[in-house]
Amino acid sequence: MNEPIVVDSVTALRTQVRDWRQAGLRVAMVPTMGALHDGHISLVRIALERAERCVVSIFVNPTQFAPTEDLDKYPRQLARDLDRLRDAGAHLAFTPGVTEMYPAGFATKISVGGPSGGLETDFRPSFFDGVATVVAKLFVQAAPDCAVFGEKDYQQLCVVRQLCRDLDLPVEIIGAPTVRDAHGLAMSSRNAYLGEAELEIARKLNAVLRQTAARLAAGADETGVTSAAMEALVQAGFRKVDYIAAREAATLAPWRRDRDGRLLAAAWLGTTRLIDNVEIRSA
Ligand SMILES: Nc1ncnc2c1ncn2[C@@H]1O[C@H](COP(=O)(O)OP(=O)(O)OP(=O)(O)O)[C@@H](O)[C@H]1O
Ligand SMILES: CC(C)(CO)[C@@H](O)C(=O)[O-]
Ligand code: BAL
Repeated sequence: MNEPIVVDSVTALRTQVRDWRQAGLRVAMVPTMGALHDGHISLVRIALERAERCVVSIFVNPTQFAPTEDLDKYPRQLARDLDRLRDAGAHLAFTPGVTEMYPAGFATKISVGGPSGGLETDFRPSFFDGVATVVAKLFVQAAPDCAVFGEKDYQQLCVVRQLCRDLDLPVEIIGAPTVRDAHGLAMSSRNAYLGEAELEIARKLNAVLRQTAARLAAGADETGVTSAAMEALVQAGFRKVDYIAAREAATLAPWRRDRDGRLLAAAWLGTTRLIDNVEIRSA
């Protein structure tokens, strides 16, 4: 496998991607915050099925973290990430510093409506402004033909689709299925914060969501089963459940039984916040 080209300036990124595109090569982008795991690598594989060149950005974006959140302790392991990207066949890693992305005087914020309402926003009010602003910047900087985002961050995927539609960003957004461990736990960089006992509890999140989605699909009352699911997670050892909510899969509007649904959740295990979601299959 070839080593990926590593660039940390927007100019070098632009020059390389422009050269590829001028040579007729299609370019896919995978935006990440690093600490790469098998979920990220699955996105690279999908990118390589859709394009001849794959650009992976690694940037722990400070504007999507609230002051109380885990920006400082978020795992950073660039050398290991680059090894994983080489093994996966990615062609370029974009690893900008904070001042490359946000030079002194930076003063713009992109606020997406529609699917950003509720769910994560109720608990991380500035989160999607930070995500939308950095994703828009990455798309303008790299000008990829397509970009791959994981369904693990389902609301984020919907927000990015809305962002591209509304701003006419010519980037095809590809959603990728959530990669899980053998017990159903969604892979996440934040799983590194969990000890063995907490990992055991964390695995209950997906089990409870699947069970609840099956009940909803079978006609159970939405308020009743989502409340019971929140209670079950607390009984299992979660400290606090931010939400478990059924939404329409395409728009994240309140779920209607005649539409494809998605059951989304966020819950705290000690000081670690986990999210997950599953499909609600209509009967
Ligand atoms: N288990 C997974 N399966 C598929 N895609 C994933 C998975 N985990 C993360 N991704 C996707 O990888 C991209 C980069 O995500 P990010 O770097 O924040 O990783 P993460 O593991 O989600 O980290 P965090 O712990 O911050 O949630 C996003 O599009 C995200 O949805
Ligand atoms: C899309 C993203 C790379 C923006 O910083 C981040 O939110 C993530 O890793 O999911
Ligand atoms: N994967 C989403 C990034 C975040 O939680 O900040």
